[in-house]
Amino acid sequence: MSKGSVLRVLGSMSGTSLDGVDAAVLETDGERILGFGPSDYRAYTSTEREVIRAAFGQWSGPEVEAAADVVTSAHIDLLSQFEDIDLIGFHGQTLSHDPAHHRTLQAGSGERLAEMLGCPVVHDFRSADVSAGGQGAPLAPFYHHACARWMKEDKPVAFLNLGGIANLTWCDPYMPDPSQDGAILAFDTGPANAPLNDLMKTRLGLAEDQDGRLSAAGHVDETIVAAVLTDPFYSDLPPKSLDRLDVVDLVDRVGALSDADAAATLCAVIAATVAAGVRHCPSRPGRLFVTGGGRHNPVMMAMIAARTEGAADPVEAVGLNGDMLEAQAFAFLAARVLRGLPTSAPGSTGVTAPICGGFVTDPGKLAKIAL
Ligand SMILES: Nc1ncnc2c1ncn2[C@@H]1O[C@H](COP(=O)(O)OP(=O)(O)OP(=O)(O)O)[C@@H](O)[C@H]1O
Ligand SMILES: CC(=O)N[C@H]1[C@@H]2OC[C@@H](O2)[C@@H](O)[C@@H]1O[C@H](C)C(=O)O
Repeated sequence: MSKGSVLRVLGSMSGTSLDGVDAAVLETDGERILGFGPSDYRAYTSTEREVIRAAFGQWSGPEVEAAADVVTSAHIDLLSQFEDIDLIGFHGQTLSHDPAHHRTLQAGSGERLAEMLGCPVVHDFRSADVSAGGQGAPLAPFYHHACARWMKEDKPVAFLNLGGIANLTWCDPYMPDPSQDGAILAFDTGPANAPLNDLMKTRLGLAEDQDGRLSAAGHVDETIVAAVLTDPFYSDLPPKSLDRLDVVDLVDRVGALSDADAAATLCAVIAATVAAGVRHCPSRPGRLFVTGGGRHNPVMMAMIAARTEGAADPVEAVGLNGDMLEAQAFAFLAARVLRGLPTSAPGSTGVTAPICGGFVTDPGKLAKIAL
């Protein structure tokens, strides 16, 4: 792909909260956002969800293979609905993440997708970064930087993703290249919805604390919040990233509390760890734009605003789609991979030098998009 060519890229993301697959079209040259296209979502069935969940924390074997099949099939279902696509960016589903041992596993077959959909697919975005000593996550920050430039922000801003895990990107839109030193600082701040969903599931058999209704009725146990914050992860300087399994024990920390108090306390833990993350930023971000499902939880949003002593606005406030931002991010990164541009840098994953991650599987169509 030559500099300046605009592609219609379909990005897809299957996130840690295991609700389903998001897919969105982005028009991009890998440096700029040039247009937004259609998007769609396919929920996992409860059976599919359990097959994937059974493989969490594993690296190989029959459960991993079964999970990969479910992930690939769900993506084929969803992605085959889109038309006029030049390229697909396929994140897959993270099953295990252990950057300290240079390994991370995103289940799903980019090769099968390319073959079934007859379209070039970029996949396995994280392995090259962890092999080179990076955290392999978060990877959306380069797209957050492009969003800040698209928004024509003139001061550093921050993006907070409240998915299963929370990640924060501080970025300076004045610097044109996201891989430049000082353009970005990004890292996982700690838990987001994952422990709250686990609490709702084990205590009440529900998928989530819808609209924060249970949390709103509870009281925060500040002793527990303070105790969680003593975990060195929160004071450690970035870069840092988390595995889904790193936050499961938080449900035990609130085990003695009533349902409502436990939910409220978990929301406060999320907000306090986000606030600890904001304190790691090079400068106080002018604005904090929130993406991911947690922005729909008014209790979580209010606690974040209170504990960061600032405003936390959903990204919709600036015309972005907070349900599809991660899918768009992997569309953006796929275009960067085709151009050989970096997808991570010391400021985003701690990798020693900017690196282009991701593999391209081409069923014979790439020649058509002016490489
Ligand atoms: N109306 C709502 N009220 C409360 N919580 C909500 C609401 N809508 C979504 N959520 C929360 O958001 C979660 C989904 O968020 P999202 O889709 O951003 O996660 P993900 O992409 O799977 O995660 P990650 O970014 O960690 O990979 C749900 O599991 C739920 O906990
Ligand atoms: C290893 C992995 O899949 N990490 C996810 C997870 O979900 C949120 C947070 O933890 C983030 O680090 C990352 O996802 C987003 C899309 C990212 O890479 O930017």
